[in-house]
Amino acid sequence: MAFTRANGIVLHYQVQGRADGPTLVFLNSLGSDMRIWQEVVPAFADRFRIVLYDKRGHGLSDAPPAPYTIDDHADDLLALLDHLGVRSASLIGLSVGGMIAQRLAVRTPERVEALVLCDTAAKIGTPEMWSERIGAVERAGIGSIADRILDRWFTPAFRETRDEDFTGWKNMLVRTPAHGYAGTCASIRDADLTADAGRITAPTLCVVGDQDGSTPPDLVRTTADLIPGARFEIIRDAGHIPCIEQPAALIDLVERHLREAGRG
Ligand SMILES: O=C(O)CC1=CCC(=O)O1
Repeated sequence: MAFTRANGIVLHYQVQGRADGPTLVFLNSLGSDMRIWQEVVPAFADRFRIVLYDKRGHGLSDAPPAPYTIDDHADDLLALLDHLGVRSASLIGLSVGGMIAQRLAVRTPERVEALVLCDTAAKIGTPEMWSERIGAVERAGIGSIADRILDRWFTPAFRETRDEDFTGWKNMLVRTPAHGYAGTCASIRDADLTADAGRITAPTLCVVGDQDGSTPPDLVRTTADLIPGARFEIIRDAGHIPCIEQPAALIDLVERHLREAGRG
């Protein structure tokens, strides 16, 4: 566990794994922090230098006043990579984390070796939907909409058979600072990376849970179709967060992708 100041805010990060290996960075989704990757990271720690971090507004990182932009998030990650002396890395981004990764891949292609875009798209939802969500969080807190969010995060089977895990991850969501959450909603609302997608040069894998209610398979496939050479895969029995629900299936796909991209 470590902290650094980047772009005027404190970011929480962790470096683990093989110090002289290629770097693999994990980026989280809206309402989640680095803990969501805990079942996935050990599979890569013997070969990669792993970087995990909490994006602004989440986890132990600072939550400056809303709103944020995707470029704010991308600037934070670039500053963290500079701080760590990482010239280039492979990025695994979930949902808004995948949007940040897409943006970085276009802004600084020389720093992105390979991309894994999990349950994400070039554009997620509509401005109206995000403004409505921001309003609800500002009025009544994340708890007021948590059940609807969790319905999209996890399959019914997960909820029914893993009650303690479900409750723990719900705690993570509702304990996210409201303005950090709302600020990140604004960054998603205001981002349309459709024009960027065709300019991504990093080898890209797009992957999605078959029951993802936030970024359904058809939406993710549409983004994959825009990215030159991108591969598209569906993980069975998973919602929006396969790294929690089906970590082994995600690990297999990521390992294969990094190997084929010459990074594993
Ligand atoms: O909270 C959701 O609905 C899922 C989600 C959309 C963007 C993101 O990062 O998470």
